Amino acid sequence: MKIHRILVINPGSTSTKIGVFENDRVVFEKTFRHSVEELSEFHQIIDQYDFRKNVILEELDREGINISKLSAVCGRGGLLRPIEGGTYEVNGAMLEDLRNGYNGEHASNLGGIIANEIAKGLNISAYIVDPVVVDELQDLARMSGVPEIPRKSIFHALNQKAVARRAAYDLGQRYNESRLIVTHMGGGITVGAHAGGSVIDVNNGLHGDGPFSPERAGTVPAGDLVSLCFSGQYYRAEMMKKLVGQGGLMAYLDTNDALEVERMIEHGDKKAKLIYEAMAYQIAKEIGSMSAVLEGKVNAIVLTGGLAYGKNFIAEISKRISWIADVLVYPGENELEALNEGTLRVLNKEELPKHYPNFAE
Ligand SMILES: Nc1ncnc2c1ncn2[C@@H]1O[C@H](COP(=O)(O)OP(=O)(O)O)[C@@H](O)[C@H]1O
Ligand SMILES: CCCC(=O)OP(=O)(O)O
Repeated sequence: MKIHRILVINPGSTSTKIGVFENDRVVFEKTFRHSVEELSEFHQIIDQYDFRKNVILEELDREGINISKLSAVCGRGGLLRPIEGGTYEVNGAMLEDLRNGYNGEHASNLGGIIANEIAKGLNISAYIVDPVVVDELQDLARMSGVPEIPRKSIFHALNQKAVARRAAYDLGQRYNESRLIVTHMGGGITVGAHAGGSVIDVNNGLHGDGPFSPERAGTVPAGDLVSLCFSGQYYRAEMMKKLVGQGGLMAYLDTNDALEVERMIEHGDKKAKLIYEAMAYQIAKEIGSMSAVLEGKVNAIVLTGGLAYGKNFIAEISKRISWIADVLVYPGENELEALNEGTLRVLNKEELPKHYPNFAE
């Protein structure tokens, strides 16, 4: 059997995760955590390109991993135009939308760009899999109440899909026949209603709605937000930072690190306790609302992402939602494996790569 060696790259808001796989076997994996200070020197996320790329290449070099033997490079896909799930070959139209941040700024925009740059030098193909703009919303979910502002599907599609498949398997079901509420809790937090293999409703975890997160504001009172925007106190970019990057735990406690917050609580910090509990409370509320979307027919509630390592945090959420359905916890994420599997399906010719359309044509 032919051995495919694949480098996968997953830039998140607080970390860059990489893996090297030989077929489905991981041969190297590493997570780089980026502190707020480290990233604060970059004005825009696209400016982090050289920094994140060099961190990856230097680590591979240090580990003696010969990249000339790679068969393909795959990056987490970013804020493109809404598209269906699957594996896409990186092309010019996609690179342009990633560089311009068609749907906004997020670290995942760097995934396809860095993958392409490394692949180009080796004359191999670059891919992205299940980008954050995968859109399977039912039409009902698109209405916001303001016609010019439809609700959008921007979420942890890659991990939500991967973990949902795993949960369905553990429940003895097929993903395409299951009804799950999947909650990814990382730098951003998204809660998706999965029905019959589609994510029919989900909060826009970047600059839309839902619970506040380690670094995002989530839903905020709309009228007060408008007033603040027009108060003359802030530029547009400053307001966006309040929602993405400097919102949530960052705004209240000056850190996006939940472990740090747990240490503050252990040392008796009452404000830290209130804010951490409020984040769990908002997540539970969102899960409750997705149970209504699924009309109460829920096979399981699935909790995943970095915050799912926090046992007290999980308990705080579970006490409010465990009456809905069983709660399954899969801490961390399966994103590297999911990126690898999507690439392998194409390299093994089990699937054709999808083509990102040139919308300008
Ligand atoms: N063992 C742990 N217990 C509690 N929180 C954790 C743990 N490990 C990581 N986290 C928190 O998870 C968050 C990051 O989650 P992650 O899914 O890695 O984020 P992203 O991929 O969005 O950068 C951070 O707030 C981090 O402090
Ligand atoms: C843009 C939705 C995905 C997301 O929020 O990812 P991170 O938690 O890695 O920032």
